[in-house]
This record gives sequence, structure tokens and C-alpha cells, in this order.
Amino acid sequence: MTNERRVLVHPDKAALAGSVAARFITKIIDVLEEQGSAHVALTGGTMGGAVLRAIGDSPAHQSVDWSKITFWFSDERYLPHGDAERNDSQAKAALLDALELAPGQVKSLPAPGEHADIEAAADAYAAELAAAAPEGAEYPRFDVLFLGVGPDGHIASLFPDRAGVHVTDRTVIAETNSPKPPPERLSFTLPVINSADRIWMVLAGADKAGALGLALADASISDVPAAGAQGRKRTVFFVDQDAAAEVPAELITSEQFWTAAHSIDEH
Ligand SMILES: O=C1O[C@H](COP(=O)(O)O)[C@@H](O)[C@H](O)[C@H]1O
Repeated sequence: MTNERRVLVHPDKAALAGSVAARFITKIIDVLEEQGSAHVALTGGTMGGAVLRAIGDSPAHQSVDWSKITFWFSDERYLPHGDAERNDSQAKAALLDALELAPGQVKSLPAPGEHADIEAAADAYAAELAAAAPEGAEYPRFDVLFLGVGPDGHIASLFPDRAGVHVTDRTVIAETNSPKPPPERLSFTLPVINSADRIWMVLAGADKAGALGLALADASISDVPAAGAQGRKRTVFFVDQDAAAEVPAELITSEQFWTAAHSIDEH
């Protein structure tokens, strides 16, 4: 099994969300059968929410034992709990609330007022990650880690030309000057992101085409943080046709080829 980054193109946003949802359900059933439990890191953004809604809309989601999955967030907008702009609020509305999970299964990032300041909030989530980690590790092994990609190439809350993308000695950082509102955010660092078995980046729309093209051309992570994402087993860009406009043809894996050439276990 190789660990090249792959690009899987879909006709439109709806097909993209449906396809990622179907793959996730299949993959997580396999993971649960093998391991008995799973850690999944969710993302915010337009396609992050669309994928979760598609999972909930699929009758196949009823075959998943959701009680065995712990959900984390690779980043969060540092806003009060319940704020509609928080990634966890959107994920709960899109899917998590309907799954009737136990409170400990959804590991939300802290909100203002819970800790002394945003740095302490980052440390608190780092401690939560460590508490769920296997012995000797600083964080759990994520079976699937979802990411959106911004038009500027940001992933989680690691933005171009910000120090956060270069941090390797912490697991969670506070971003206090995000170019995208809100300015205060919390984010996994790149080592945590890249520790995941599978990184699934889901992006759609013509405004993402430049970022995707540069990420695949190995731009510097300072310029395009998405260029630095590489999972242990799989790194897949799930995209629609508009986002794929600047992807070299030889890097595109068509749906038909993908299905024929790779067993679902490899995704
Ligand atoms: O602000 C954020 O943006 C990215 C991408 O969002 P999109 O709407 O352009 O898809 C998202 O992945 C991240 O979690 C979020 O905090």
C-alpha cells in the first residue's frame, strides 16, 4: 500500500458529500470490526457540514455502532458554546445530536470563560487528548481525520503566513489573529493532523481550485498549509469538478478507476 496523496473528483457538491459519507460509513464499520472502537476528528466549514448531513441522510448509518466512536474537532472557532459559528454547534446540528451519543463521546474544544485565557484553553484540550492517548503517546490515533481546505489553503485553523503551521512541540495551539473570522481559534498542530491513519480533505467550488493545485504542487506550508497534510496510511482530497480545475490530469483518480483499483480497506 502506498501513501501517495490522491485526488478523487466528483461531479458536484451533492455527489461529493454523498460519496464521502458512504465511504466513511463503510470504513468506520470495518475499523470498529477490527478494533472495537474508533477516534474520528471532525472539521468545520461548508463541506464538513455537508458530509455529516449526508451521513445522517444515509439509511446505512444505522448499521454503525456510534457508541464506540469518540469525536474530536481538529479546530474550533473560540466562541461561546452554542454559538452557531462554532464548528461543534454545526456538527451537532448536522449529525451528532441525532446519534444520541454519550456526553464523553463528543470532545468539544473549550469556549471563552472556561479557562484563564485562550492559551490555557489550548492546554486543556491538549490534556484531554493526552488522557485519551495510548500509553506513551500524546494523543489518540485518529482513524479518520476530516479537513476542509480554505481558498487560502488553510486546514483546521492553520493559516498561511502564521506561526501555528510550524508548531511541532505542542498538540493544540491558540490562533489569535486568524485572517478568517473569528480571529480567535484553537487548532490541532500539523504533527497531530499527520498522525491520523487517514486524512480526508473535502473541498468544493472554484474558489478552492488554486489552493488545491498549489497543495499538490508541493507549495511551502507557509504559503499553503494543506500542502503539509499527509496521513499515515491515506491522504485523499475528495473534491468536486470546480475545485479540481487546476489539478494535473495524471493526479486525478476517477471514481470508476478508484473503485476498481482499490479495495475499500485502503481508503
Ligand atoms: O474556518 C474554517 O474553515 C475551514 C474551511 O471552511 P470552508 O467553509 O471554506 O469549507 C474549515 O475546514 C475549518 O474547520 C473552519 O474552522
